[in-house]
Amino acid sequence: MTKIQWYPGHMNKARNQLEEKLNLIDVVIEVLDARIPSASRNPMISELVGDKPHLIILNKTDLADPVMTKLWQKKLQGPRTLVMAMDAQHNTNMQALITLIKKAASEKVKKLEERGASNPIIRVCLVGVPNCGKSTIINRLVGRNVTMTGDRPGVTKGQAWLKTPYGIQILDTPGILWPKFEDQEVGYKLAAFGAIKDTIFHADDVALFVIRQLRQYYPAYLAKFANCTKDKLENIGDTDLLLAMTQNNGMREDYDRFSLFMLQRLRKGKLGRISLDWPSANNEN
Ligand SMILES: Nc1nc2c(ncn2[C@@H]2O[C@H](COP(=O)(O)OP(=O)(O)OP(=O)(O)O)[C@@H](O)[C@H]2O)c(=O)[nH]1
Repeated sequence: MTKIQWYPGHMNKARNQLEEKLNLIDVVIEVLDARIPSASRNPMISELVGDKPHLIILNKTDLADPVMTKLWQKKLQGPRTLVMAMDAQHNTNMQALITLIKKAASEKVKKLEERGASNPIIRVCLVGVPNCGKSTIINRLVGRNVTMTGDRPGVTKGQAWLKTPYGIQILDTPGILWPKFEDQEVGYKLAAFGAIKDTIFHADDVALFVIRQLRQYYPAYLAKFANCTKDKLENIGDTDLLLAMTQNNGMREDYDRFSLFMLQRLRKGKLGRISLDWPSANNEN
């Protein structure tokens, strides 16, 4: 398998900018892709957040395995960390999100009110890997499209304070990603769900990774997508299966093209509600 190496300069810059602005922020909102909550976490996030109130959003729950999402919700909850699951695309749970932001900031708000401030502004920032839904959530909170959204990594590039009607202001930051993937599996999971640009990985490598994962955890979904029986699935190797699916879909031997097609279907939830990270016994927080 080829190694996915990714080192875009603006990601590093984003991390430094965030570090600089952190003292202006009351609540750090970390957006995770609910299908890969572990792979979509930045390993430096706990360090960055320090003892600031921290809110984790498991986003894209409409596409994730609901059982896994429940387990992750429980797992990520901590003394200073609130967790909520949402589907920003379809605008669910926005009121709950506002309530939770206010709850996370309540200590600071109380202090300011004791000093005489009325309705103090709560300042938040959203962080997360590309394509996890930050702009979509920001747009929902602000109530209009203030940032570009698109199903392609790295769309958010600027930085500004955005006002909402709820007494909350948002710092729009670009997604932060690992400067370098130490763990190849993390890279493949991010590539599978669109956090890494399609042009910097080999689609067939990622498709084969996905086939292996589905074979192990979601064999029925794989059999359905491959249009074959579970028995047949057990007797065919991964590469042969990829080739057979390519041919069955009229793409002859163009398995690169088919691989991209398969990844697009996976990302849209057309293979089923699939999560590829399992909460381990270790504390992820
Ligand atoms: N199905 C589904 N799609 C979502 C959800 N949230 C966002 N999306 C879609 O995911 C894609 C990426 O969303 P963005 O809001 O642009 O993600 P981002 O994190 O701001 O991306 P960058 O700008 O690349 O950092 C868009 O096509 C959104 O419509 C969700 O909860 N469910």
